Amino acid sequence: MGFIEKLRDRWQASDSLLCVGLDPDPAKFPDVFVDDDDALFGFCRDIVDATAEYACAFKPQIAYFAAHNDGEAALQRLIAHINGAYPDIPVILDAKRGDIGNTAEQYAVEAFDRFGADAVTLNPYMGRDSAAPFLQRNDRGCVFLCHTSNPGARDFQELLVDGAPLYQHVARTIASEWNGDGNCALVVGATFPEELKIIRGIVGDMPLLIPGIGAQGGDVEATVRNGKTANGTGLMINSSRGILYASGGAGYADAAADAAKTLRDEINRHR
Ligand SMILES: O=c1ccn([C@@H]2O[C@H](COP(=O)(O)O)[C@@H](O)[C@H]2O)c(=O)[nH]1
Repeated sequence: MGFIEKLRDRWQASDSLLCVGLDPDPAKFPDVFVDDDDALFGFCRDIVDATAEYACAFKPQIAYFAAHNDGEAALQRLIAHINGAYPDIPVILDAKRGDIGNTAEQYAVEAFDRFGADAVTLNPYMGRDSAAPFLQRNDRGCVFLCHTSNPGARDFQELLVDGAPLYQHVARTIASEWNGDGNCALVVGATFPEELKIIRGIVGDMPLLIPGIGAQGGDVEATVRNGKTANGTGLMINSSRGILYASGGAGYADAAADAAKTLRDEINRHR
């Protein structure tokens, strides 16, 4: 089963558009992990187990693992844990890859074969040949940056090209030319709800990964209103810090579950 099909099934089965972001920062871990050599894995496993029932997807961000010795091994084990314990929940590796073709081939092997992710985030800036090694893996998902959530998204992504902002060209080209195998999705920040509405109008039912809720200030109602498809799905609305660090104390897993359920329910109220 391909990524998009798995995601559609999970939207229905879980009645959730919530993507739980896994950005483990040891400086924010509860005291129970002090002096724990396996803290990255242990903390994330506990969060995954506590939030799985509320999640349509998990999104580990590779930098939070690669920054540490043995961190990539922890990421590999974490994704293996998700794939084993929750095989119906897609894993999106947030790595924002993009390079010349032969290097991109190695990044595709890294994301899909080494780490076992269902999908990976990609930077489309280097063009079609840099995306080809990922697009060819048509059972896996390619989640391209379109309009990101950070303030600097305006620097390049909104520059006018032939009368239209660059991000609109990205959306249109990926939807009409790169999505031949139906395995593409886009990243659109919740902090830009008007642009989200325009992008939804360009790409039809293509899934959108939406970071920027919670810590970055994005609005849930505007995100759902402007981003949902006709059947009330189409979105993977990510929250990382808002769930991971809902409590810094011993009850961190229960607090994460509560935060995930609360956000899942808030999203559903606006579908
Ligand atoms: O435009 C983008 C693309 C990716 N991200 C990533 O999403 C999460 C957001 O974390 P929060 O704690 O919920 O703010 C993080 O992994 C980013 O690297 C993004 O924020 N914006």
